[in-house]
Amino acid sequence: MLFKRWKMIQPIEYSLTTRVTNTLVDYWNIVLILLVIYYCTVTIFSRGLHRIPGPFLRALSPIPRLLSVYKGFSYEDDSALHQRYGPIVRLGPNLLSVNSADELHTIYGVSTLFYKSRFYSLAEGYDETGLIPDPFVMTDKAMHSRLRRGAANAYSLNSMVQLEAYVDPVTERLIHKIQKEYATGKRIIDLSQLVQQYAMDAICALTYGKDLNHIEKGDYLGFFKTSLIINRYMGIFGQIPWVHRFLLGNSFIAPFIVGPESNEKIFQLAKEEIAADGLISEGRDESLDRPSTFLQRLLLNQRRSPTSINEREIMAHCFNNIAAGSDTTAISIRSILFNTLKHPRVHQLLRKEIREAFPTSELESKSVSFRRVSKLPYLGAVIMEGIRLHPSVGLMFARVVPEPGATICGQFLKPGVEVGINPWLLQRNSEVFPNPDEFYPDRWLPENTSKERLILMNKCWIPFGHGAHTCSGRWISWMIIHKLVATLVLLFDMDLVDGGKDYTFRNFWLTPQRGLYISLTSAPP
Ligand code: HEM
Repeated sequence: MLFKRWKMIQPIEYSLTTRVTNTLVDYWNIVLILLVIYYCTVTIFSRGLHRIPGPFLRALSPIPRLLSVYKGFSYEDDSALHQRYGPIVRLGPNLLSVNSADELHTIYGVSTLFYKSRFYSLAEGYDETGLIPDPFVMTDKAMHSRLRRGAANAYSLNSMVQLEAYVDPVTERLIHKIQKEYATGKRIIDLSQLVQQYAMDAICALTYGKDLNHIEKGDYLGFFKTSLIINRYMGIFGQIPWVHRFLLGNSFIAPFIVGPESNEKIFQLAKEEIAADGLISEGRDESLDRPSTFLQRLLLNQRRSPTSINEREIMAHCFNNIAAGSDTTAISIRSILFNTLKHPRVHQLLRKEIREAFPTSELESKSVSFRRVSKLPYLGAVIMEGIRLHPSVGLMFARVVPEPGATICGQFLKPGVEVGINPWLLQRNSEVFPNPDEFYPDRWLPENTSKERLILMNKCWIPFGHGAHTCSGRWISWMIIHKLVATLVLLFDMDLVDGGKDYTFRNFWLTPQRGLYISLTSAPP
């Protein structure tokens, strides 16, 4: 009976399928148009984002945003979009840019539940045990807090006194190299490379107590080359993060993109130092004579509270210092030096302040102390302004709206929407910084700006991020930047070659510059 019925139905169903297929084939063009209309409607109206202003094409596809980043000047496009559309703009189908200090707390506040977007998954690293613990990419709030707590004292301002001792020999090495080149008649120096080598060696030295001497050997491990590739990769493919698993996220493909593993050498350094640090296992304490490296400080934390941090986390923190700290610090130093040399009045005032504070006759070493330079007001203003005009990170710090949604710039955003603030926009917001494109350090001095405005300016100065994920290493870079800028201005008479015409940069995730050529007109013997 059943069999008979099936026999009867089958020809009917068969003919129905055939007819539908034939109709689709005959009217393929109409079908295509309907599919496109469906895609556009769903994309434009997804999560109610059709209410957010922005160019039509940006709402349709991530491609226009990807092309803008690919060109390397996306901050200019974003800035023009904000000027046209206001403080909140739709940059992609599910990506909003905000240019308002009022929303900093909502998006990044320690107590809010916004979490990092898939963009950050491009920075994830894996080893044989699995995901390497890195607070930068961590979305699990409890794990993130644990990681930060476990290393908080090593990153604190108080620690800088100890860590500084490891930076001094690196500074001396750099000065010695410049002097040596000057003595042999070389008057033009590419500071862009030297500054990067310096930042890398300084951070390596304070982390492990040893460095890889990039100042003398150059990029012999290919680390800088790799970081340029990763920077560009993160910027471009971070706009379509789902492709990551087919590229760098794929262990088979990755070596073809970044080449052989140069990070291995840095992990090796950590292993050697952990093994060699007998002093710590013998019960050395913070109060003892020798300064602690960053690594020693973490090992000490572990000894005191074994469950607070494990060896894998210690290794990861140390490696993260190198990965997160060297390029970013170098970018800031380049901008500060370039802008200072480009503005003779600023250069003169800065030189006067530093040279009066450190008469050469009293100089014991070639490196100035952080405690003393951090008290120089004009140097502080020049550093703030150099970093304001050229923050190291060039894209927004993207976050995802959590349940049950949030109101930003007067618009209710549903959970899952990606939103963020780009320091390149907020730090050039003309309502906060009059003549925002001008390098004018004096604006940071209390005698030139009201207290209220200074508070607002400081709030909008976000090169190190804001809130729960604020840069852990900000004091480390603060110390390195102060020491190097002051030492160079103190010891050398410098000028930009051809007014700095070769100085350029591209804006991907980071904004590394090249072509910072300086001519030396005098150098100490
Ligand atoms: C001028 C130099 C530096 C700049 C401009 C900078 C900038 C930033 C920014 C913007 C973030 C947050 C990104 C986000 O919220 O999406 C960040 C996070 C981080 N930075 Fe830095 N950084 C600098 C130097 C350093 C140094 C020297 C170190 C280590 C020695 C370091 C270690 C870290 C770590 C570990 C994080 C992750 C923090 C977290 O998510 O909890 N950074 N940095």
